[in-house]
Amino acid sequence: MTLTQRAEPHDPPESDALLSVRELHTEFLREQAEPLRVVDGVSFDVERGKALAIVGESGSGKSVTVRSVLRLLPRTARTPSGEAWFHGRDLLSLSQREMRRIRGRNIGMVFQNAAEAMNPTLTLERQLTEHLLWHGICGKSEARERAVRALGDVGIPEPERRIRVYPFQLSGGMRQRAMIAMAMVTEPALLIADEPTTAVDVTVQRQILDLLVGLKDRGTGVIMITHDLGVARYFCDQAVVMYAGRVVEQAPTSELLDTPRHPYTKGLLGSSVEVGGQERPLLPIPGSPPDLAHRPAGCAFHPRCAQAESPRCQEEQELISIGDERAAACWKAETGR
Ligand SMILES: Nc1ncnc2c1ncn2[C@@H]1O[C@H](COP(=O)(O)OP(=O)(O)OP(=O)(O)O)[C@@H](O)[C@H]1O
Repeated sequence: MTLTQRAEPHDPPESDALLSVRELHTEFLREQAEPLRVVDGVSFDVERGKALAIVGESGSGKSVTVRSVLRLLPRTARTPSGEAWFHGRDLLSLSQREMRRIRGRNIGMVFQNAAEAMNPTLTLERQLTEHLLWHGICGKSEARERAVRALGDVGIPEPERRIRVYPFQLSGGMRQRAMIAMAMVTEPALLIADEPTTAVDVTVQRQILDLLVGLKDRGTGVIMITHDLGVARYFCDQAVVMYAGRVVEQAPTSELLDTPRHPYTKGLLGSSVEVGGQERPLLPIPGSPPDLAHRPAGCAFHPRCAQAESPRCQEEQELISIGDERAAACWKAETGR
């Protein structure tokens, strides 16, 4: 038995979710110091045909969470622990070889910057067709047809002609569309999008979101990392809020944005243009997120929280269920105080 195998066989959770992440922990190794835990017990589900938003300030662990599920972490990271069930298999227990077969084929990826996903030295045709051929999805002539169709589906005009260009010959918005086409050409069941609309202007943003809505309608499940609560409201059905590597609140997006329960979520909304509107002054959350190497005891948000009470908030705060669909990691959340 290798160290990565588990002593006990483990079964998928009783859920018909497309992806079920349970108790995900990720640590980075450091020289002459304890490993740094940056994702700490994160759990969530993604349903077919639904989108989940992951929101939170910079450094809260959003990207490391999805990269842990994708097993795309730098060498300095330990193999994540926990479970991530997808099509009956725990992604965290698969080899990198098996993951390479799943990434790009069954799970599509879209990043903020197309440069991260596309090879600047290859035409769109080469990139899209080789992607299909590598995954053994079809033969060469069908691959070209599918590639042209995928470019047309994401709204790239004259796809027959544009397929011959290099990524740098496209505008930012078109390049972002081409990256989505590449993510979707294999018709993956799950799409993971990390700030997919941050680098494009508002008009293109709306077009890209409408494109993603079309994918959801066809049954694709989506995880979207976003700083933009307006994007979350428009596109995502469910949301999780992360702070210092943990989920502090989860709820259907509209409920989370209309009636936030965790003081941190309230702070995020208060500092957001989308929720504050033009008339209300924006109220940034005082202070800054904690240094994870010196995580405050108990609720990591308590040093910044106007409602914190000692000693209760210095104790660990579990996620407390509020009704059937919501949970928040604050003892005050149940009452909505
Ligand atoms: N390669 C790494 N080595 C050590 N620490 C890392 C590494 N990558 C990320 N981290 C740390 O992990 C924590 C979470 O980072 P992550 O990128 O997931 O945050 P994020 O919420 O996605 O932020 P942003 O919105 O800015 O992308 C941060 O404290 C970050 O410094």
